[in-house]
Amino acid sequence: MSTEYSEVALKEKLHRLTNHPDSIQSLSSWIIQNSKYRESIIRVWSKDARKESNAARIVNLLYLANDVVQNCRKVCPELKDHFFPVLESVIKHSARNPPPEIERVLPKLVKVWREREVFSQSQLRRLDDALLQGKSSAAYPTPVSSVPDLSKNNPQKELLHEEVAKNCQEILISLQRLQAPPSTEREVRIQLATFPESISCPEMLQTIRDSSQAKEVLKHNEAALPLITDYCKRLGEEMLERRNLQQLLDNLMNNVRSCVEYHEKMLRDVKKKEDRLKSDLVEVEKAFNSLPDLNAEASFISRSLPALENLFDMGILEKIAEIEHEISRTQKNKATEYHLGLLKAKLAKYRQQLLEPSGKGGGKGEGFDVMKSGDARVAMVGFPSVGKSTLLSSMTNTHSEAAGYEFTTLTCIPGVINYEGANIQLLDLPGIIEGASQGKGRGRQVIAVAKTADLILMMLDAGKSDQQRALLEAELEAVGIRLNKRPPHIYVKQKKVGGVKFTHTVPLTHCNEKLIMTVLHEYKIFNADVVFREDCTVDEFIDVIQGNRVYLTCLYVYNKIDQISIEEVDRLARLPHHVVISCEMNLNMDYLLEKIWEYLALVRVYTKKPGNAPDLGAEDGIILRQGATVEHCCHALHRTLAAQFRYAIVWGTSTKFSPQRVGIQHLLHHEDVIQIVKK
Ligand SMILES: Nc1nc2c(ncn2[C@@H]2O[C@H](COP(=O)(O)OP(=O)(O)OP(=O)(O)O)[C@@H](O)[C@H]2O)c(=O)[nH]1
Ligand SMILES: [Mg+2]
Repeated sequence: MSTEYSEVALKEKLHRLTNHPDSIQSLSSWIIQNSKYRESIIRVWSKDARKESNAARIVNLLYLANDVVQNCRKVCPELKDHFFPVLESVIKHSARNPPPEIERVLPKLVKVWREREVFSQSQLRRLDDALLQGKSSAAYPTPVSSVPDLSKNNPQKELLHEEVAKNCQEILISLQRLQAPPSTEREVRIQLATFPESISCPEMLQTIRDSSQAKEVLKHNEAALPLITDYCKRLGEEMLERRNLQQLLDNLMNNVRSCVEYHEKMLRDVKKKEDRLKSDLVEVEKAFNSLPDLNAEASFISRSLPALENLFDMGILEKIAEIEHEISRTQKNKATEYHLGLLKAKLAKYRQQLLEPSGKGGGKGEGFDVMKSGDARVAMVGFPSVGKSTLLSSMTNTHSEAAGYEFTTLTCIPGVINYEGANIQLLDLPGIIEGASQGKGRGRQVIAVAKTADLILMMLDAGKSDQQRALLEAELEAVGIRLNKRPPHIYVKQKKVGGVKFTHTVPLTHCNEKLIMTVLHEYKIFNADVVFREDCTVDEFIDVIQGNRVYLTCLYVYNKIDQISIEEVDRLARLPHHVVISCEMNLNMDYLLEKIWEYLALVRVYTKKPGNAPDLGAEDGIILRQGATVEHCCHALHRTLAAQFRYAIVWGTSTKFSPQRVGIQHLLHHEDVIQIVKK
């Protein structure tokens, strides 16, 4: 196969091509070798393929092309792209009324090209279309899509555009069908011309003189009949297609006309609007120009307006900020301690003012006035999105919306935990932000609810910095909540006369008489007895004078430990008052419950009737607070019982002996059994 390339040589080879793989492969490699003549090669191949009427030979030519496009990648990859358009058109051509051999081969080839990624996706789509189009246009004439009923009053733009596009598509298909119509088939016409005149001219029949002449004419007629029948049939089909094309063109014209009308109408509308706007603008300008010149008529307008702070007394926040700033920049030493004490007292006073309900805005806030119920109340306080609602939903039967964005919860949502026979109310609150103590967000309402709780669960995100805890603590501190502290042992009794009497029962290292006096004067207290029973700081003293501090136990609950390292979990878990959990992975939740119970320090006391054994079931007994006495127990049982009380007999750890007779002030312990004897 080392012949020099020439069109004649190629034609020769194509003529000798068989369906044997060797024949196809050797010609294919010869074509690839001569790929520099690709234009000529493709022209010859396509001409051959188009004019070929033998299905088996068309298949051979297609197989040859297949071999070329698959194997030309290394030597001349462009060859495949040059082959593509002719391949597409031959496929389109062959797919019309294909004999069974070609019908089998075409989809197979396209499938192989798709699997081996011979052609790009878009090229493959075009080949798919070519296959489909061939099929759809197999039946003359091309089906005409119906003309949509587009009434002129309500033309729909999208529908019109779609129709026009569809029309164009159909016209293209029809034109393709008419590309090589039977009426232009030269060979057939030449062949028809070679038939004797007698076959097309009935008058010639009259010239027949004998049977031999008649037989001659009949012979010619019989020879011409199949060709003429077939040609007439095809011409008829072509005529139908042409009529169809005419119909399609009419539809297109109508649709395009509707489109134009629609756009003209739109243009008229827009122009009308523009005119209206222009006239409005003129009116506005006229009105504007006729406005009086206020600068000229009222000279007072040019005077500067009063400052906002002079209009409203918004001083408290500013004063607080000012004092905080001053405290922070004052050095702590002997010389400044009185000044600092004074500043701290002032700060406490202003903060108090800020928290006092002020007319309209002082209400509790809608959604926050949840009834206190059960034996104890636990409030969850924390920054947004730390998992408070998730915890409520997992620990109680109440569902609280939880989501990955901040401020999902906007009101107070109560749930109940049943543990050790006690009903513990758990409150889910909105997340608070820095500045909550000054009313930012829903801070004030949240803090107001938190103050009513017996235990605070400070929810923190284990994945965030330790600073979050300090920030939250500062917010709660600022509103008078003291966490995990007990009230200072300071006695202050205001009097009417007699001046200030200051004593202390322990040596004081943080305060002295002068400092105490300064603070008292700031509060305008000039007559009082003050006794320090422990070595307290001036802040603690101010707390006592303010008298409205709330001392609450607090558990720092670090959630989302599934997101941090085990070392970090270990570090957090070891710190005092800390519990680490993961609500989502349900980690350590039982321990949290135990801790809540421990921190609430509830006392469960079983009652016993004389002569009967006590009921010690899970639901029996009464729940009291830590430090509850027999009197509290009486009140819990019946409101008249304390008045009728004579004595009680107690079994348990609160007494020296078991049982022991005790008075009404006796302190009860957890799991004591009590029998009350009435008068
Ligand atoms: N990885 C992890 N994600 C959690 C855990 N607990 C809660 N979350 C996710 O944290 C997101 C916030 O949870 P919420 O329960 O809505 O938080 P919230 O504190 O109630 O938030 P606010 O109502 O906006 O104050 C949600 O997408 C939870 O799925 C946990 O243990 N681990
Ligand atoms: Mg929430």
